[in-house]
Parts: sequence; structure tokens; C-alpha cells
Amino acid sequence: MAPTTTRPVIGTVCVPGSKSITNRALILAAQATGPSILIAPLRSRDSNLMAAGLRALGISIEDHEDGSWLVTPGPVVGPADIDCGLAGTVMRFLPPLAATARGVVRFDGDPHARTRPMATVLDALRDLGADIAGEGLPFTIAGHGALAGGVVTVDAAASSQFVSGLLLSGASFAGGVSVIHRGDPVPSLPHIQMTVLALRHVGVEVDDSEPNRWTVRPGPVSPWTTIIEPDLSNATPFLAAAAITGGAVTIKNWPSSTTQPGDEIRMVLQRMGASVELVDGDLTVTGPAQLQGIDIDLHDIAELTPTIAALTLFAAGPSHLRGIGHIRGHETDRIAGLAANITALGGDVRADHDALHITPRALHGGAWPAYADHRMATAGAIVGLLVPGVCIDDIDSTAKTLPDFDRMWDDLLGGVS
Ligand SMILES: O=C(O)C1=C[C@@H](OP(=O)(O)O)[C@@H](O)[C@H](O)C1
Ligand SMILES: C=C(OP(=O)(O)O)C(=O)O
Repeated sequence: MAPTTTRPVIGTVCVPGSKSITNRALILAAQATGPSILIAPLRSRDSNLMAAGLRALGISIEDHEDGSWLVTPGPVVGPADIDCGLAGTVMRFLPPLAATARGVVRFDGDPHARTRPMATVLDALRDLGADIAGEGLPFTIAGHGALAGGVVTVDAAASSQFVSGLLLSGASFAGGVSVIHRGDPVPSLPHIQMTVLALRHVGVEVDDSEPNRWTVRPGPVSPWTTIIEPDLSNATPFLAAAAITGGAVTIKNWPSSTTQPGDEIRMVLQRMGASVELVDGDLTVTGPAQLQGIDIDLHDIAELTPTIAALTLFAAGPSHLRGIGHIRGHETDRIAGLAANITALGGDVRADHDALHITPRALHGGAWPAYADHRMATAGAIVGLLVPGVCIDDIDSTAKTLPDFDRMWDDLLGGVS
């Protein structure tokens, strides 16, 4: 049962490392010319699965007591069985590296993972010289110890991760890789920028001067000792708690500049009427007496949709969340899931093929299925703050990126700061 509150939520939260940065850093460290240290990496199901997958391929990843990971690269070898769980970053980022392995590498994942879009990555790898059986999870790569690489055309309208995955291992392909996108606009483009900047950081040459074309030159990857930033998307439910209750929540160590699209929550909350202040790495959101509705295109920051949808339920007027068609391929069909859950609580929501239109009205308690989706679960927790009797069936789904979510949420509501 989601905890409710009758008073403004006030407190301070430290959010663990970014999923997107941790899993990029792991893939890059696995290809480096020497050991890398990841300081404060995310330790969650998605990042543990990435680490387990790399270990299965022969990469050494040592756990240190302070929570850091020492990654020592080695030859990428099969046979290996890789569990992707429900992690998009594992299922799209690891196969390109596995395609350079010597030996057979089998991939599978959770039941719903088998329905997430995957064929684009596998077809692209085939075009680049890989020997693959399967069209989606489960699939098998018969690695020959090297991948030719070269130019490949993909339709990445369903996920930016198709592009990021190919680029992240491109320096290890014999001919590098040039990825050309043809199709509707690529969603979550800032996540590709995150990939490009991470590659440059480890000395890989990337040309992204033309829209919809990214070229990675083959060459060495430098070791990377880095402190992983907090996960800004995972910070959003805590900020939402302040925004809807007229409270004030501070997130520690908010980066002053970042490649994480989650940073855009500042703009969203401001547009909805909250006050947002970033001082010396502390981001504080103070909720207004009344939030305003918002009409916004979330194509670039679609990962934030569940949190923003929850916020809009408590606004003064209607909201329109547009450009989010591809989130039907996320952990669950998030458009359908949000629409069903909001409707079940008495809410007024209309789902288009690529948008949610929400008009606030009084809600009542009821079931809020998580559909194994961490962000659906945290969206339910936000709603439950002000709607007594919201029952989230699977709060443990938050372990995908934030295993401690329920304790952190309770601590915040208990006024621990
Ligand atoms: O590259 C990444 O780390 C991610 C890219 C985005 O995927 P999509 O492009 O499929 O939205 C985002 O939603 C996901 O949470 C993480
Ligand atoms: C879309 C998400 O995850 P994934 O990396 O599994 O695609 C997400 O975390 O919101």
C-alpha cells in the first residue's frame, strides 16, 4: 500500500549512480587497454546484469568494499549465457560487444523482455558481419573472434539504444562503424549524445557532424576512472513528492552540467509552477500551492513520462504529454499502462498512439499494477501520496534501477533528512 501524507514532504535524498552512465562505463571499460575504476556505480538489477554479462564474456569486474568496481579487460570469449533481465541497456549494448567474441554467446531475458524491440540491432550486426540466430530474445551469436564492422543503415525510431549499442563497441570492430538512421525521428537523442561524449572521453574518435549519422573509428579505448553521477531520472519521484505536496526536497550532488536527460525535470517542474534552485550541488524543488498543467513534447526525455504523468494528476488544468509513442516498447507499454492505471483510480485520461492527455479530477484508491516496470511503480508511489488506498502490486520492480526505493521513500516521508 503506497504511503500517504497529509503534510508537505520535506527532506534530503542521496540518489545512487546513473544507470545509463554506469552501463556505458562498464561496456567501455571492458574494451579498454587497461583497468578502469568505476566509483559509485549504480548497483541495481540492470547494472548487476550488465556486470554479470561482461564477466560471463571473460571480463574481470571486482567488487570493492567502498562500492566501486575495478574492471580489468581481457579477450571477449564464449561460450556464455547472458541474462538481460528487462534491461534495454543490456539487451542493446552487450550484443555488439559479444559479436566480437570468440565462441557462442546466448542471450535471453524476462518474459516481457522477449517482446521489446530488438530485431534492428540483430539485423544491423548481421549487416556488419555477425552470425546470429534469432530475431529477438532469445538469440544466439556465434562469434568468430572479430567483427568486420563498416556502414549500416538502421531505423532507430523505436529506441535510441539501437544506435548507442552499435557505437559503444564500434571502436572494437575491425573497420569501426558508421550508423545511418532512416525513419521517423530517433527518440531520446540526448542519450546518444551521452554515448558520443563517453566515447570521446575514452579517446575514441566519433564523427556526429551530420544529423542521423554517427561514425566511430576503430582504435584503442583508454581506461576510465570515473565517479558516476547520481541517476537524475531516479531522483524525479522524490522531487515530485515535494512538487505535489507543497513541500521541499533536496537532492544531493546534482551535477552542474550533465549528459543525463533527467536534468530536464528542472525545466518541467518550473513550467508546472514549482520553484527549482541549484546551489553548490544541492538541487531543491519547492512545490507551489497549486501545480499547473503542461503541454509538452517528451520525445527527447521520454524516460520521465511516468513521473510527469503522475504529477499532472494534481495540476489545476489539463496536460498533454506528446511525442512518446516509442515508450510502448519500454519495460511495459507505458502509454497503455499509465492510461489503465489512472482510469482505474477514477482519473480522466485519453491515450493516443503517441500521447497522453490527462485532465485532473478527484481520484480514489485502487490497484496500481507495476507491470514489472520500476517507473510505473514509482509513479504509483507519487499518486499514493495524495490518494489513500493506492496498492502497488510489485514495489520490488524498483530494484531494476533503485533497489532501495521503498526505504528511501519511507525515510523521506518520515522526515528523515
Ligand atoms: O541509452 C540509455 O541509457 C537509455 C536510452 C533511452 O531509451 P529509449 O531510446 O529506448 O527511450 C531511455 O529511455 C532509457 O531509459 C535509457
Ligand atoms: C526505458 C527504461 O529502461 P531501459 O534501459 O530498460 O530501456 C527506463 O529506465 O525508463
